[in-house]
Amino acid sequence: MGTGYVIAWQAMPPAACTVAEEGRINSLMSTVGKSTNIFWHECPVGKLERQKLLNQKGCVVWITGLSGAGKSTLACSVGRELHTRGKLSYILDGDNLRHGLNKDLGFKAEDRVENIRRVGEVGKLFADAGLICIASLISPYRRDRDACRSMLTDSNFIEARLFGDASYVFMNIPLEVCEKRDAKGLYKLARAGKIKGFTGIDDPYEPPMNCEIEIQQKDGVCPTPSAMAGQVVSYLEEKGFLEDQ
Ligand SMILES: Nc1ncnc2c1ncn2[C@@H]1O[C@H](COP(=O)(O)OS(=O)(=O)O)[C@@H](OP(=O)(O)O)[C@H]1O
Ligand SMILES: Nc1ncnc2c1ncn2[C@@H]1O[C@H](COP(=O)(O)OP(=O)(O)O)[C@@H](O)[C@H]1O
Repeated sequence: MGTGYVIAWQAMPPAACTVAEEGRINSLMSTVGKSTNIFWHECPVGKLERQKLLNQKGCVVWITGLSGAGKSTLACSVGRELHTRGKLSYILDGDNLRHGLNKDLGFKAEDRVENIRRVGEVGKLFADAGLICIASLISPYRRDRDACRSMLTDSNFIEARLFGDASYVFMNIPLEVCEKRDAKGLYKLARAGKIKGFTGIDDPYEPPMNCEIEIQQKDGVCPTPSAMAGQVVSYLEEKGFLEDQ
């Protein structure tokens, strides 16, 4: 109702507005970042109704870890398992998003910050749509992950951290494991100085201090992808994200 009013106001000269109407319009108007004179448009179908339709709760599962830690593998296994259970999910994979939405971003600190912010915002939209959004990015900086967490106002943000061997100081052992895997040959290039600012080599990774799920090696062996996915899906189940709404 409010928005219809605003559209009508925009179509007519301001002089046609009464003082009361103008006051009401001003109270609806905001400035967010560089966006001035903007209005929130309330839509008739809300998150709760969409969740009912889908029989699930929208949320974001955020997978963070070094390159080669197994983030994409876990995201895909979780996505498959959820699909099998009739739950709608969508994967936001860092590498994939850099082919489109984030192709204007590189790997400098400020670009990574913007990358995480954007994916956080997209994740928020997916969660609002009622989907189980699986974000899979290195997301190396704690501050950015925390910002994403607070962007999702309710408890719909689950941070899953992936690393190699829990018995080590976590930055080193995971790096070794990841570097040994070197599925894309990037560590080799980074060690040779052909890639600058590679996470874990000459760019920092700050492990989370408040993650809900931790996946780690046991006796030097990584859990299988389906065991890792099981851990995440069980958590979603426990927290009621897969329940009929
Ligand atoms: N300098 C540097 N550092 C880290 N990673 C690099 C770099 N250059 C390219 N790549 C490739 O980009 C993938 C990581 O993209 P993300 O968007 O997840 O990174 S970040 O969250 O913005 O840090 C990452 O994918 P994953 O291996 O799946 O993590 C790499 O394939
Ligand atoms: N649980 C696991 N056990 C053993 N190897 C794994 C596991 N998960 C992933 N891998 C392997 O590690 C490599 C990197 O996995 P990937 O999912 O691409 O990591 P990331 O997305 O973090 O870069 C791949 O070769 C993948 O097959």
